[in-house]
Amino acid sequence: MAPISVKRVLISESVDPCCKSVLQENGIEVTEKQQMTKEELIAEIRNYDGLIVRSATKVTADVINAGSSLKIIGRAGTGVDNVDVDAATKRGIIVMNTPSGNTLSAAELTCALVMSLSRHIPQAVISMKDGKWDRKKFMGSELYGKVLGIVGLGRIGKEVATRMQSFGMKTIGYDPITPPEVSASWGVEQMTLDQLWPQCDYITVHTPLMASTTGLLNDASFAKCKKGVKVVNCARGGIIDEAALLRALESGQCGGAGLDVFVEEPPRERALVNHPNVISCPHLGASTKEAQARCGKDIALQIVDMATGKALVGAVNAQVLASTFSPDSQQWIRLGESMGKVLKACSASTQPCSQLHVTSLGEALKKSTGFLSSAAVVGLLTEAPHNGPNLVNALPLAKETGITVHTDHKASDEREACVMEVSVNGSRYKAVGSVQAGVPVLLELNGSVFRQPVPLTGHLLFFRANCSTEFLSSITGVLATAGVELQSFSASSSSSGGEKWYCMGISSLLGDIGALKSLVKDAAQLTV
Ligand SMILES: NC(=O)C1=CN([C@@H]2O[C@H](COP(=O)(O)OP(=O)(O)OC[C@H]3O[C@@H](n4cnc5c(N)ncnc54)[C@H](O)[C@@H]3O)[C@@H](O)[C@H]2O)C=CC1
Ligand SMILES: O=C(O)C(=O)COP(=O)(O)O
Repeated sequence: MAPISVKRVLISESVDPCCKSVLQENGIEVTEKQQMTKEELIAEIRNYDGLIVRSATKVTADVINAGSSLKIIGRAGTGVDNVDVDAATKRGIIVMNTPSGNTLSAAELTCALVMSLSRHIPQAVISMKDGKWDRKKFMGSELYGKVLGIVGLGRIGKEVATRMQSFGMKTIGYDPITPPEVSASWGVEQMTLDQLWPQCDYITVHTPLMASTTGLLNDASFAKCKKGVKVVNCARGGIIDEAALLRALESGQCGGAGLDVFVEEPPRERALVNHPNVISCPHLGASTKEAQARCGKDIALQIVDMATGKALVGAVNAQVLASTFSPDSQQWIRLGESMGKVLKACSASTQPCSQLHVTSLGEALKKSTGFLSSAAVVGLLTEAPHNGPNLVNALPLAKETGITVHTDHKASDEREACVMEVSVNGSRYKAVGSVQAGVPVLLELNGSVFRQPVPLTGHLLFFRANCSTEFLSSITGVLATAGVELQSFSASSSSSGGEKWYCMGISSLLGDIGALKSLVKDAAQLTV
């Protein structure tokens, strides 16, 4: 992966001081500004390459679009629902989190809420502080032998399961991705939600907040539960529908709720918090010294690794970059971008690109097809009226521009020979290239094979013409008049009709290519 320059980072929430230290030790300037209003953040963000947040900063599209230099949004924690990831991707900004730093703390708080619900500990504490000694009111029930339903069997769900099993709870669960045999290996039997609801004495949710998990526990699901079921939400407000929960608490269908998170934080609507059977915390799942130290350090190290091109860890929206770490991937990325630019320049006089087909050939490129096609899109869109196409936003930008991208991989005829083919609008415009001795080269253009591979570097002039010596002297004349030096010259073998494609390396781009267009066909110049 190429280094991504990150010089100034804004930390907008209380993040462990080790985060700032690690960034500063690596030459990154850090500013900490907490509790900014949205307007203040929008005004401030333009000065930074990086932003580090926890859950309270709402990184909306407005904020992202105001970050004209922004390259990285780092979430010192797990959930990225407070970041508009789609808006960041469109702008080519990497979003990363530290998904395992606070797992244990969130799991421990969940277990503490389950235990508190079973023995009414918070209510008993308040009553003691009130000077009472009420032993009858707080009769509890054992967790031993009870059924805990865990919805979302990822990192936190798993840690909750193994901890609550030590109390003798039976753990059942549901997760659309974690295979049942995997969860069975840590003691959780999976089943459908409809099978799960009626069996549970306690239910805890551990999914991200997404459209498909919003209101996962609602009026209909509460109705399927055992009367008096107790629920815990230490994941995100809204996974348990708050209005449905209040109705279930009031009817007794729900016997108690442990809530660490709310749809609005802090919640202005206090009915749930004030309900006698609700125990709640102000989003404390990750608030331990250990979790904060891990998340703060992890996000800083991840940003440093990204900035130095060493590794890309924790990115939630830049999957294509993950496969760009092989030593020569940078040259292949340059090749893809250059071929995109060549095809764009050579097809400029015809219809705009609506279809791009990228094929990689050769075993060593098998895992590179994804980033090669993104690189070709970057080359194709570089002059487009977009903010810096890059490997992160290439495919969304292609979609937005009306370009359909197809990719495939073929085994190469010659062992070891790796080649990339890019064609635009069917195979009307097609380039074939490779990397030779570390240099991206063009081998073929629109069916004409170059006699020598053309190094794709510097300023290049492409055109098509019939083979004759006079036109070459006319062209060198045009270049000389414009004060442009001819630095290299390549010709393809003749195609049908005796025409050849030519590529000249030139010292600078011509101010006006009009004179050349009257001498040759498809004259195009570009810088790669
Ligand atoms: N209260 C707090 O301070 C904290 C809250 N969290 C929240 O906890 C959530 C879970 O964290 P992790 O376990 O680390 O994430 P994870 O990504 O390891 O696990 C989430 C699991 O949810 C599953 N899932 C997705 N859709 C589902 C659905 N419709 N039904 C059931 N399962 C579904 C996924 O397949 C995945 O296995 C985070 O997204 C975050 O919002 C995380 C840390 C601290
Ligand atoms: O990591 C998460 O998803 C959390 O919810 C923790 O949020 P926080 O970093 O404590 O604001």
